[in-house]
Amino acid sequence: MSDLTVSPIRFGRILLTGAAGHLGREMRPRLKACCDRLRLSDLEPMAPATDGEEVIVADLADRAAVLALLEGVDAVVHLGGVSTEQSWERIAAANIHGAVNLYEAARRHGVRRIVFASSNHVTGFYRQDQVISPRDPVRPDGFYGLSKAFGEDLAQLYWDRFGLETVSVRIGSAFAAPKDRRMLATWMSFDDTERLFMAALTAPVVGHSIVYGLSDNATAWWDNTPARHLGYRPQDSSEVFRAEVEARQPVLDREDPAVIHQGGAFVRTGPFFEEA
Ligand SMILES: NC(=O)c1ccc[n+]([C@@H]2O[C@H](COP(=O)([O-])OP(=O)(O)OC[C@H]3O[C@@H](n4cnc5c(N)ncnc54)[C@H](O)[C@@H]3O)[C@@H](O)[C@H]2O)c1
Ligand SMILES: O=C(O)[C@H]1O[C@@H](O)[C@H](O)[C@@H](O)[C@@H]1O
Repeated sequence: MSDLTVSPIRFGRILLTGAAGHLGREMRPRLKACCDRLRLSDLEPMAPATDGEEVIVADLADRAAVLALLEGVDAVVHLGGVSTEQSWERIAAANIHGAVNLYEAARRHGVRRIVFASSNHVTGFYRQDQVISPRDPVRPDGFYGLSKAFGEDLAQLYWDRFGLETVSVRIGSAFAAPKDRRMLATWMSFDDTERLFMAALTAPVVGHSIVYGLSDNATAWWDNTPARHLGYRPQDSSEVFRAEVEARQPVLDREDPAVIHQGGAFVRTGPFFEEA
């Protein structure tokens, strides 16, 4: 765990959605260290609440449940939702209707700020020989990326109309280690993820800011200059994994759309629909 967990900055109640998920389980103890009460929510069961925690099972698609979930919350780290290319119906329920339910409940309860787990798949159809910034137009690589682009537009609407602040974090690949050559560029360590979430929660003025979530990797496709005001300074780099990753994947098929585009295999996955 990084030094940031002993930051003197403290919150009242933070809501962490997607708490049963891969990143939610990693972030749970780290967020716990910076707030008085941490409310954890997911569709799936979570580890029982410890001191200072509240655990609430809720479906983001259930408007009434989400309205109750946001009561008494100061800030949200919104990780909940479908996190891969799945059927349009599943994506729409969690990432479209669920996002609207979350933002509307947050507005009604006077929540100040949301850190939204967006995704690099919002711009997955840019090529790997392009360096882009959060100001470039979106180019989603599937329904999943499209749903995250919707989430970002929703955040912009709730900032413009209601003054509810959001930092949309277009997370690259937040895993313990990069799994393939692509992730040498997209990887973000868990410690850097914590640093970025803390920067997003504590920067004094954010409006609706968009930032890419990556470590200080030698190879990078994303220029975060427009998000410098957040003060995020990654400390880790995928470079330490390069030799091992390249040895595991020595040959790349440069005709493969997944090798050409930033979104990797997502650019040729789906579209999926539920059977009638
Ligand atoms: N891990 C990454 O590299 C990465 C990269 C880009 C974006 N993200 C985003 O970050 C977030 C967390 O990612 P993760 O890797 O932990 O994904 P994950 O799939 O492990 O976790 C997502 C959680 O959301 C929950 N969820 C799904 N539908 C729900 C619903 N209708 N109501 C309530 N909860 C629901 C799931 O049960 C799951 O526990 C996701 O929003 C994902 O899109 C992650
Ligand atoms: O692009 C990536 O590596 C990651 O993108 C995220 O949006 C997905 O949730 C995750 O499953 C992918 O591994």
